[in-house]
Amino acid sequence: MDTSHQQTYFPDLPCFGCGPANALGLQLQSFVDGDRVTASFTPRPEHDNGLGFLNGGIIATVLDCHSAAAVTHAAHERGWPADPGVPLPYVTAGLDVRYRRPTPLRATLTLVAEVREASRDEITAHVRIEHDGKVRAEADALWKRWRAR
Ligand SMILES: CCCCCCCCCC(=O)SCCNC(=O)CCNC(=O)[C@H](O)C(C)(C)COP(=O)(O)OP(=O)(O)OC[C@H]1O[C@@H](n2cnc3c(N)ncnc32)[C@H](O)[C@@H]1OP(=O)(O)O
Repeated sequence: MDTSHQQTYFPDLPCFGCGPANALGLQLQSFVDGDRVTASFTPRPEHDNGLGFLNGGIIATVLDCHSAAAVTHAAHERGWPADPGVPLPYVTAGLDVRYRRPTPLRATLTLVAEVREASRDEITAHVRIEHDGKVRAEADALWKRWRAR
């Protein structure tokens, strides 16, 4: 299998959702696939929402972090690297999550993200979780440039 976007570009990142360097994190791994970025995510039993489905906060986390892969890939393609001295070029400024259907806890889920608009200062992306051919949750994500202060 190819190396994930996170392992390739952010191997030392401690982000809870997608950092390869966070042993207790979700360690989401995303892969560029043409104009889309895809990932598989298998929840852990402790990610339960109390009803036997996936917890909404975990859903938001994986949507956020998977959109990050699409955004940082787009930035990389366009030659917009992180500013000197900061680990990431962009940060989430908004995440409008819609929980469309219960998201299974005991299944491997598919994530798909696509960049919608990109400028050096702001990038927007759409990201969704699918299972059994149905969208379970989706979000519009707004990412803004992260500047060293
Ligand atoms: C593929 C793997 C890639 C890895 C992806 C990692 C995924 C991480 C996903 C996340 O979880 S991100 C976490 C959620 N997002 C945030 O915490 C962002 C919080 N919001 C902000 O920092 C700012 O609103 C933002 C940088 C998005 C936009 O700021 P602006 O530059 O447009 O506005 P402004 O300059 O007015 O700054 C707003 C406030 O943020 C503060 N701020 C901005 N940049 C900062 C900075 N670099 N350090 C400290 N504070 C900062 C700034 O001082 C100010 O605070 P005060 O009003 O109290 O002065």
